[in-house]
Amino acid sequence: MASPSPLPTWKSSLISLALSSQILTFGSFTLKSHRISPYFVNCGLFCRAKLIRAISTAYARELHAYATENPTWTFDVLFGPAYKGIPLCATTAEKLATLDEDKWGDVAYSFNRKEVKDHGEGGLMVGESLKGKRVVIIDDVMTAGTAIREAIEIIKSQGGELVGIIVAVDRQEKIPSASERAGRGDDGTARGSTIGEVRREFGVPVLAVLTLGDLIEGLRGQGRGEEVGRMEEYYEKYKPTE
Ligand SMILES: O=P(O)(O)OC[C@H]1O[C@H](OP(=O)(O)OP(=O)(O)O)[C@H](O)[C@@H]1O
Ligand SMILES: O=C(O)c1cc(=O)[nH]c(=O)[nH]1
Repeated sequence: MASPSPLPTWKSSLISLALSSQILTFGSFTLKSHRISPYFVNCGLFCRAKLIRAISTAYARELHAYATENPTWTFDVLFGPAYKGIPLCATTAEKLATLDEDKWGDVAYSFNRKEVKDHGEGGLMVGESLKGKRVVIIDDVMTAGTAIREAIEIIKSQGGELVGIIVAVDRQEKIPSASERAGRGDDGTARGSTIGEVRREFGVPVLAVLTLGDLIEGLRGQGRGEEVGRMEEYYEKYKPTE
């Protein structure tokens, strides 16, 4: 993979934090898409005060920067799909208010349950209603885009309008082929990226705090040549055409 421009210090620091807390790990992992990956990003482990502060600050900064560059773009609700999106939407909403209270002080958050609750207040959703609201999805990782598509369906079913997506890591993989979806593995054909496809299909910005390219660059800077080699091999197998 070609080296992107030099990594900003805040990205190198975030990658170091992810490594030291085993959020970024190496081995053999079966993904939601059934692809077998030599690396894994477990955002469930941003579970200490300084870690959740670091990642929520990074999401908030990216959203704020995009909104500043695109002044007509704004949103009402951060929607965090269950499960890993749940702490992310709550903590990032708080960081947005800290960054600019006038602009973001009324941003709300919301998340779904994986199983519909049948007592008490009942239902699928927790937090702000999505009806008639401009909604940004905040999630951990995008690989084949299945989780994001499920989240988009929930927003639609709740009467919300999707206006953007942000993830912590874009794994820069190609969209799954029909044979992969049918459980027969990748057919090796050239295809576009998941993130590009989602952007095109839904016509919204798709932001990522870090990409696979950033992870590789950060690891290279730390002399982790062996891991970089395995990640590049995996990238060659699933790299998108664009
Ligand atoms: O782009 P995709 O190929 O869909 O894969 C990525 C998603 O899959 C996992 O979520 P999962 O649905 O397992 O939920 P979790 O938050 O409960 O771990 C992971 O946390 C990502 O959100
Ligand atoms: O594709 C996935 O399922 C996936 C990849 C990854 O790096 N982290 C994660 O939580 N899920």
